[in-house]
Parts: sequence; C-alpha cells; structure tokens
Amino acid sequence: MRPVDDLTLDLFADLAPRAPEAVPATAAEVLDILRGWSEQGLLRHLDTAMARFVAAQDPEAAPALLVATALLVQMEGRGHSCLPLALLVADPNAVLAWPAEAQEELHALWSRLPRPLARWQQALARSPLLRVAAHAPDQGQPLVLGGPAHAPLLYLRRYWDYERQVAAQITQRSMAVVPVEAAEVKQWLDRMFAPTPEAFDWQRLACAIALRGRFSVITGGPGTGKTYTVARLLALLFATAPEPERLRVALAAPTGKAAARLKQSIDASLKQLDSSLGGLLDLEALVQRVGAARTLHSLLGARPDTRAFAFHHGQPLDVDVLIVDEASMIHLEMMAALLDALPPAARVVFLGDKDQLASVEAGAVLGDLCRSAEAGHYTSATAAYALAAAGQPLPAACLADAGSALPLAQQTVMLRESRRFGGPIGQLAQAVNTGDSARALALLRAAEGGVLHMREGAPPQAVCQLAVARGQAAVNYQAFVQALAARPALTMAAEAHTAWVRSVLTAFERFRLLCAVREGDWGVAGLNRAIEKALAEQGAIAPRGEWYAGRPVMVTRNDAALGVYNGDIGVALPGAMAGSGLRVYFMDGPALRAVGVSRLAHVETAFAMTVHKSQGSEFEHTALVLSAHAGSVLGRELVYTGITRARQAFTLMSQAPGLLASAIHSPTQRVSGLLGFLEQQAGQAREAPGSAAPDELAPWVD
Ligand SMILES: Nc1ncnc2c1ncn2[C@@H]1O[C@H](COP(=O)(O)OP(=O)(O)OP(=O)(O)O)[C@@H](O)[C@H]1O
Repeated sequence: MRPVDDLTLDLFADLAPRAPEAVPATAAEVLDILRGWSEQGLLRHLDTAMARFVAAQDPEAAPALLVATALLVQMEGRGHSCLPLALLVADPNAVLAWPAEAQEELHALWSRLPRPLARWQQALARSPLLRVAAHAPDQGQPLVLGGPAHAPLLYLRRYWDYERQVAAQITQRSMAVVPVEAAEVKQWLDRMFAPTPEAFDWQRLACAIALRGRFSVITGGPGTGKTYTVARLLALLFATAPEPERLRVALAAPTGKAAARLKQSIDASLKQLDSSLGGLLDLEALVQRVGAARTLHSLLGARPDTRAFAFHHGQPLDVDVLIVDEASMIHLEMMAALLDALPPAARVVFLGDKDQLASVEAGAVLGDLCRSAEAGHYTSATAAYALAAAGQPLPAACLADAGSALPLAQQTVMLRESRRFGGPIGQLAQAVNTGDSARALALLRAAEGGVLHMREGAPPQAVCQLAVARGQAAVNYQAFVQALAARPALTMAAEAHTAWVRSVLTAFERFRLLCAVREGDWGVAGLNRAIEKALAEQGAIAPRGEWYAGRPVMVTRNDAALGVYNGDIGVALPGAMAGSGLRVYFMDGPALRAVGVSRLAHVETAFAMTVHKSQGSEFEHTALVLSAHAGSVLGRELVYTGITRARQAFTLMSQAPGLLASAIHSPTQRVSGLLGFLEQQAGQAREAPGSAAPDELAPWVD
C-alpha cells in the first residue's frame, strides 16, 4: 500500500462532499460521544477506554483514529479479528448494525469525520501508534493497518500477528509434504475402506491426503465419518511408519467433553477395524499408544492467569501426529499457539464441521480455512496423487489451476455423506445450511416421523413444561429425575453408588435445552431458574442455597489443578458414605471423577445452556429455544449447530413466529484477513527462487 498523496485525495474530495454546516469533530468531542455511546450500552466501557488510551498516548491522534479504535475493540469483542475500514467509512451501520434509534447519532458523527476512505487512512497513518503494514517498520505499534489496498483492515496488533503467523504456518506445513509409497498406501486403503464403485469416496481421499501432509483439514457435517476416517489414518500411519512402535500420537479438542468423545469414538473405530483387518496390524498396540485425549489448554500446558503456554516453538510438543477434533471451536489465538507449539516434522489433522458456530472468541479459523472446501480446488499434482494413492480420479469439478490454488486447499477434504443424519434431522440441518427457510419450516410443521417438533409464540412456561413434564413424547428431564430417585440404600456397596452416579449422568445427557442468549425468560438464566422451580415443586430436587443434590453444572473456567475444564458437565450428588457432602461427579469416558462442591468456584447450572457451550455434545432429544430479543446472535450457524446436537428428536421453541426464518437468512460473517494472508503467502512461496508451486510438489513415490 502506498501513502496517499494530497493530489489523490483531491480527486476523491468531490465524490463525497461534506455538508457545508458540518464542522469537523475534535478529538475531545469524539471521546465525549464515545462515552455517551458506552453509557447507552452501544459500546462497552472497554471500547471507549481503548480510545482514551490512544488519545493519552498520542495527543495529536486524529478523531477518526479514536472512533476507529473504539469500534475495532468492539468488533473484537463480537468475534471479528479486524475492522473493515472501507465499509466502516462508507456505511458505518453495515458494520455496527446498531438499532434504528442510535443511527441518527452515528450518521451525525460521520458527517463530521473525513471522507473518503483515503482521508481516513491518512488520518490514521499520522499516528505513531499505528503501523501501516505495507510500508512502515514494526516498532511495536499497538494498531496495524493491513489487508489489501482496496479494502484495508484495521487490527489490534496481536490479531494481526496471529493471522500472519497462522497463515505462514499453514502455508509452510501444507507445502511440506511427506514422501509416500503410493502403491503401498493404496493397498492399505483397499483393505480399510469398502469399495464404492458408484461414488467418489471422499473418506479414502481424506486419508491419503492427510497421510502425505504435515497439515490437513477434514471437514464434514455430523456423522459424515470424520472420526471413522481419522482412525483409518492412524492405522495407515502405523502400518507405513518405519518405526511404528515409536510413533507418538496425541488427541485433543477444545473442551474436555469433546476430547473424551473423540477418544471413545477413535477407540471404537480402531476396534472395529482390527476385526475387519483380521489381525494384519496390531491395532491394540496402537490404541495403547494413542493414550487419553486432552483439552487444547491442557495439551499446551495452560498457565493460570497468563496467556502463555508451557509449550511453544522453543519448547515444542512431544508428538509426531496430533489429531484435533471440533476445530470450529478453535479461536485465532489458540490456533496460533497450537501451530507454534508443533514440532516442524509433526503432522496435524484438524477435524470439524465448517458450518457450525465459530468460537466465542475472535476468529472463525475453520470457516476461513474451509472457504473453498466444497469446491475442492485441487491441482493436477493432487489429482495424480489421489489417483495413485486413493485409486480414484478426482471429479473434474474439483480441479483448479495451480497458479491460483492454495497449498492449503491441497490438504483439505470435505466429507459429504452423513451416515447418521439421513432422516428428518439431517434434512432440516441441510435446509438451514442452504438458507431454505421454507423447507425448514415445512419439515418442522409436518412434525416428520415424530422426530421434529415446533412451537411458535408459546409462553416460557411451555418450554419449562417440555423439559420437565411427565409423559412427553420425546425424552426430557424426567429420565434424569427417575435416575436421581433410584439412589441405592446407603448400606449398599460402593459399586452400587458408582453405578447410580453413572446412571444419573447418563440420564442427564439424554436431553438438553439450548438457548441463543443468556439473559431473560427465554435465556439460560431464566430457564434454569424456571426448571429448578418446577422440579422442586415435583419433589425431584430440594434446592436450599446454591448447591443441592441433582444440580447439574457446567464448568466455566479451566482449572488444571482440579482437572476440570471449561465446558465440562457434571452433577452434584451425595457421596457413597452416609453423611458425606455433595460432590460434583464428571464422566470421563468410562471413568468417574468427583470434586467437592466447595472447590468448584466457576460453574453454572446446566439444565439450559447456550448453543455455543453445547458444541461437541449430542443429546437424544435437543430443544432449541429462540428468544425474540437475541438480536444478531440469532444466526444461521446457531440454528444449524443447535439442530445437529440432536440424535433422535429435535424441538424448536420460538418466542415469536418468524424468528427461525430470520435466523436462517442471517448467516454470520466474521471479518478476518486470514484468507488474504494465505493468498499472499502462497504467492510469495510460488515466486520464491527454488520453491515449488503446489503443482510441482513431488509428494509421493510410485
Ligand atoms: N465408510 C463407512 N462405512 C461404514 N460406516 C461408516 C463409514 N463412515 C462412517 N461410518 C459410521 O458412521 C457413524 C458416524 O461416523 P463418525 O462418528 O466417524 O462421524 P463424525 O463425522 O466423526 O461425526 P461427529 O461430527 O458427530 O463427530 C459411525 O457409526 C461410523 O462407524
């Protein structure tokens, strides 16, 4: 990006003349306006505090810089990694989506700020606190103006660093392919996958692609066989490694629950494969080698109260292969930390559903990485490898020119056939995903096969009724109530107590209420209170104070010392001995863990939880509750994620008619520059002397 000269600015000046009466805003006036917006709840106090910080550090800071800083911090709080400056200048409300009553003030301020974009850029670039990435040296400035010249992006410095680092790691790792004996791979794939003569087998392709790469992504909706495929990949690595007994494999996921589920499902898949391979490989030994799955925080060695991890590039993880599930939940900062901690020669495979909700924190990394997963964009070199190793010609529609295809695309495979969601739930999820609200509503209204249910415009009591009433068609918390009531006599052996605890935890996991928002009668807090009250009236629980027997809780903060992690769900129950206090029991695969309630400071009741927190879990019956006051939170990904948490039955409870359709028509778009960085770095890699373009890589040995 070149600095903008005054001549260029003059050319633009006439395009958007300022109204003659509009007096340019001063920095002091802008800080006052921002404070007013904080008081009205349009901005957070943190947002305006950052603008004040900039004003304090740079007394000459332009008013436009102060506005942009506050809005940038607000955007970060909403999950965006940067602020799209051109759009902000041209149409601030397209970026901010403020309520109608606030827009007049917004436009009033805008009329007093510079136009067009080039003048904003010039005003911003004058500050020593901002670095124009294209031509200014890095002097630790807290703000960075990057992105393409026609669509500049304003970053907080650390997000700019994360995106650049993540893109560099991915590009290098995607290009650093491992030599592979294609014929040997094909032989193993023939043994591991049944022939599919009529259809292209994406699972076989994913296995072959991940085998040759140090970075790969396998994306697909629920039940498309991501874990089935990765279990075969592990077996294939084990079969082809020069020293399989030394292979160090680690499994991880963003939450404890998702990690435990990954381990269970990989173990089950390897067992099934073991019997179908008839002892050709010692997969029992592989299962032992894989060990327990961990949360990403625990894998990286999170340290209390700091952003730093024990493992990083100076102290890399001790792994050869890392499988990471539920990758849609990984935020940008975590992705940067994870890639930084991986030894250069290790393979990492990310599994996840690109259409699910992105992380609460900034970044939508999996979504960004999978932007062209459906299209494929494979080069002729990848196609040749697919033919040699997976034994299938790639569909012509998935091929692309090597000059434009990203190295990342060569290592990304989308699985397309769901083995578990063929029925009404799968059809509903697909309708939502494709933006077809008419079909989604028709499926719900037809109450297909007793699997789908919908109620619009019902009072919150109806949601509570659905969750706790006896004799409902689909399973609800009555299963939990019954398990709770079946407590064995205190004289019974400890095994009976363990079996009871396990039955209570299992029953609780059969049903869940998922909300879009936390507050209000239709939010997590209100519904938790209502359900506690209703269950107490039934005599199922006896809440006296915060803790009571049968209180289900979700952990909201990692505590490595206690071994509990954000998202873990447990139930408070009395111990086996008479008079023993309440403990929260957690299920860790087959094992149980108990923590005294007084030691758990960061938990919340979990009869109702947010859709965000439900990622990585599935329930026999899921009820999704849509509040009329959810605002922009109510998007397509939220509804899709809620639906795909349901295994056998799904109920939609909507406070008002029309909420579902409006959510389906509002796909969430997170602003990020990650793809731009990936394209830029792929271009640099292509042009670097002696470097191989993706099409020229020699990834396998015939
Ligand atoms: N090629 C296949 N042949 C037979 N069964 C398969 C195949 N692929 C997957 N399955 C079965 O389909 C089910 C779903 O597979 P899997 O659990 O691997 O999907 P997933 O994409 O990991 O799902 P989720 O998103 O829920 O984690 C499993 O029971 C698995 O054994």
